[in-house]
Amino acid sequence: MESKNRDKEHQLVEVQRGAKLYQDGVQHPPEKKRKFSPMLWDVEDREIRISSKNRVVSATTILSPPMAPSTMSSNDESGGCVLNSSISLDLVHGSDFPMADQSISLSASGCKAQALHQEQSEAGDQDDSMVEDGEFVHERTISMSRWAFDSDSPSLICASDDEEIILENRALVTKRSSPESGEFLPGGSGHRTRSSGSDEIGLAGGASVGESEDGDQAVVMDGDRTYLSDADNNHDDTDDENNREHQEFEVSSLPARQSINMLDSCRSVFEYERLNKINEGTYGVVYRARDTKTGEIVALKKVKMNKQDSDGGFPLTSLREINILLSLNHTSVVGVKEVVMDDDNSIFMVMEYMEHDLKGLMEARKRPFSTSEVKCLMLQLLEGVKYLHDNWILHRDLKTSNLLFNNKGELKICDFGLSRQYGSPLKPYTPLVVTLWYRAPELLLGAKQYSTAIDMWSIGCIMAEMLANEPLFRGNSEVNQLDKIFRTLGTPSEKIWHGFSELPGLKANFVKQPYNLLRKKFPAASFTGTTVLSELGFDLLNRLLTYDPEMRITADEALEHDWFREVPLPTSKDFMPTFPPLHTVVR
Ligand SMILES: Nc1ncnc2c1ncn2[C@@H]1O[C@H](COP(=O)(O)OP(=O)(O)OP(=O)(O)O)[C@@H](O)[C@H]1O
Repeated sequence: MESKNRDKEHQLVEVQRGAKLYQDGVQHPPEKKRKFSPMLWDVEDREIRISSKNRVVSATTILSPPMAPSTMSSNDESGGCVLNSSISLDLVHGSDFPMADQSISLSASGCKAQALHQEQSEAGDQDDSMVEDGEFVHERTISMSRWAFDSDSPSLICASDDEEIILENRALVTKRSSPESGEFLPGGSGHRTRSSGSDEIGLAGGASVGESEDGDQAVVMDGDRTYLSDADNNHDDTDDENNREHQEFEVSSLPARQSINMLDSCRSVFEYERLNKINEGTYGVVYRARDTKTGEIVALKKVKMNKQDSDGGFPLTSLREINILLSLNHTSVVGVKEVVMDDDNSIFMVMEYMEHDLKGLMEARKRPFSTSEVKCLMLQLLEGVKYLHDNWILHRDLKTSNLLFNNKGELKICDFGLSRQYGSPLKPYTPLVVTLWYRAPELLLGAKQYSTAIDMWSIGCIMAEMLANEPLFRGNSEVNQLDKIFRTLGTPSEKIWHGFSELPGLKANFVKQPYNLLRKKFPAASFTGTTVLSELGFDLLNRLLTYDPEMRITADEALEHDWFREVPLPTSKDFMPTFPPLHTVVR
């Protein structure tokens, strides 16, 4: 312990605007509102591949720094995992409250899973100790989720209260400490009380061989084997047998009773009558459906599997989305009721149904929302984002099509496929996947760190779009997006954006435009029908669209902005206009 502390002192190399940055990549958040990613090493997410026999709910891997203290066990010191990975494997079992989260550290010769104690991180204890049976019975809160695991965040990884998995020495052993609690035996069913409606849930990553977001390696739990494998789209898995061999972990000693057979506890999608397709996004098709038992209308999001793989790949984005959405509970975040499967092991998220998304609504309406309506929508959006940020989650893909709206005047954030806990690495967005229009300039310029401020920039773009009924910056490439931003807000400089001149993406010859012309788009008064915006409204918009992420307004601060207190006051949800649903055509 002492030597670890000494190491840490040695590794402290930089103090960046109040945040301590360690060579091992751990950045300790500064004492300020803006929350930065505490990890800066080249982390890569890994696909988890799980066979239908091993019905594990979800898994994500985070390439850890050498000796990442929160996950490495003493046995791992011998060389670490082949990938130097720590794997957090979450088993959502149907209990009344907790998720059973297990952290698995892989080493070259095997892997070890340890349920980690919440207080372990609170106490700053770097020593991983095995969890005693039945030691943890925590109420599930977002802070207990594995999504929160930095020093400011209250916990490392939620401990399982009833099950501990150890993958070690080429064998998987599952210890159960209290099988009664949240029983997750094959064929069993679990319950979850988070949402109304159907409360039965069993979440699993079914037959799952998939592509990682990076298109590289994957963890495969295939029947009696667990191995790391290449999941690159362009690779045939069979080509990688050689690679796989030395990374393979036999898990044949897994007792049948103890297998992580969770999909069996999923309800069937046939409990729902599919009504019509609502939309199709990058990661899944969304249907409107009716619960045949309760008659409740829901949205079913079918998780797209990796088509190139006959086993069906379970995209990491979907695992992440399911995991995050199941952890969240806020009126401005879309609720997930349960996860269901069909006969082909396709997985569907059952969500509360929302009649509209803001993009579709604005296109259909043809005229902007009133200022009062925008205020109502902005308040809900900011509340939701504040909740996410308070709980160490960056959405990273806020845009009008990811903001749902129902006929109760409620706005809810959806699509958490690109969300990250703060501890995640910066990974450039894939232009083909994520629309550029809402992307913060620091991301466009390749900043190596980012923070909650990226979501706030997106909110600025959304606010402008709601006021004007058209997107603010419609770029068609990263450079073109930056060009559009600079032409409107002025080309930034080191003077207004500390660190700007060091950004890696600054090579391009950008337009030199010295003035902020945003007011022209949103004047205080207009005789031509242009959207008007008061001084206070413009101030908020400007603060959201501030170049320097450090100076950009936070969700907390935005909620306190005086614009929301000046007339016209925000419309109450009850008085928000309702619109006929666009997608109610029955089959
Ligand atoms: N709960 C819901 N109720 C009604 N419609 C929904 C719901 N969830 C999603 N949708 C619709 O489906 C669309 C796509 O959903 P979502 O964004 O979750 O999928 P995606 O594949 O992640 O999309 P993207 O390509 O934006 O990443 C949304 O824009 C919305 O129109």
